[in-house]
Amino acid sequence: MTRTVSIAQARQGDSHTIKEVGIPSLVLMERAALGATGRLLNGDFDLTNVLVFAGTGNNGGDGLAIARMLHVRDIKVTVMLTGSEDRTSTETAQQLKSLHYYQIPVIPASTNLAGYTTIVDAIFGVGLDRPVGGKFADWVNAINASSAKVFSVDVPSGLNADTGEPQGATVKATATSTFAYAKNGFVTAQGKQYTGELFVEDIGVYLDDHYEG
Ligand SMILES: NC(=O)C1=CN([C@@H]2O[C@H](COP(=O)(O)OP(=O)(O)OC[C@H]3O[C@@H](n4cnc5c(N)ncnc54)[C@H](O)[C@@H]3O)[C@@H](O)[C@H]2O)[C@@H](O)CC1
Ligand SMILES: [K+]
Repeated sequence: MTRTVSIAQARQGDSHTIKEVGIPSLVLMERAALGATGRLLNGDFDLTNVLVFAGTGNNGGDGLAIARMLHVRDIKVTVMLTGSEDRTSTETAQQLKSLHYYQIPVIPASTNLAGYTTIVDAIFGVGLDRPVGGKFADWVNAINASSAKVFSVDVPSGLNADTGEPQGATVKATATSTFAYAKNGFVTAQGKQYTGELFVEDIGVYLDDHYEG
């Protein structure tokens, strides 16, 4: 059976790998994005006109890296960002720099999603800490109402990854690429309705890798 972990364990695994093993955060992000991009390229997604809907935290950073990886394969990709560019996490700011190098369009988040064939949901991952409301709920509802297929990054935005319960408006994905381990909330009957098909990407984070010298 697939091993599942809590949000706290997922965060501890990332932090241990970065701080103690010494793999930089951006390397983990690159691996995460490579894994997810592979699923998009090899899955049943129409990649004619892709939208990456990105938050300002590291889940958004994963989404931006996916946008770059699609762009270099000549796939048309647009990024919508939920906040201002100068209020992003350190890693996400670095991803934005790379997007600007490639002149990938970055526009403010909106509910006008007409014309996109696939939407990559990179708004919230395991950092979700309150119910999704206000303009975020409007965006999530627009994503769910769109005719595009939806691919979630790490966690369908709005889903409580511990319990599998929606926290306010929650993205319903066709497929989700989650990183390192599946989360406890993904194997409940309710959680499965939000993740869609679930892929687990090996990003080089391993719990229980403490070796006695
Ligand atoms: N270096 C790492 O630690 C790695 C992190 N990764 C990615 O990073 C994610 C976690 O990143 P973060 O910790 O930055 O968290 P997230 O990117 O999940 O979200 C955090 C941001 O969302 C805001 N927020 C939370 N709930 C909200 C709500 N209901 N309404 C409005 N804003 C809300 C928080 O204030 C914070 O600004 C993972 O899910 C994964 O996708 C991966 O890149 C793998 C490595
Ligand atoms: K997400």
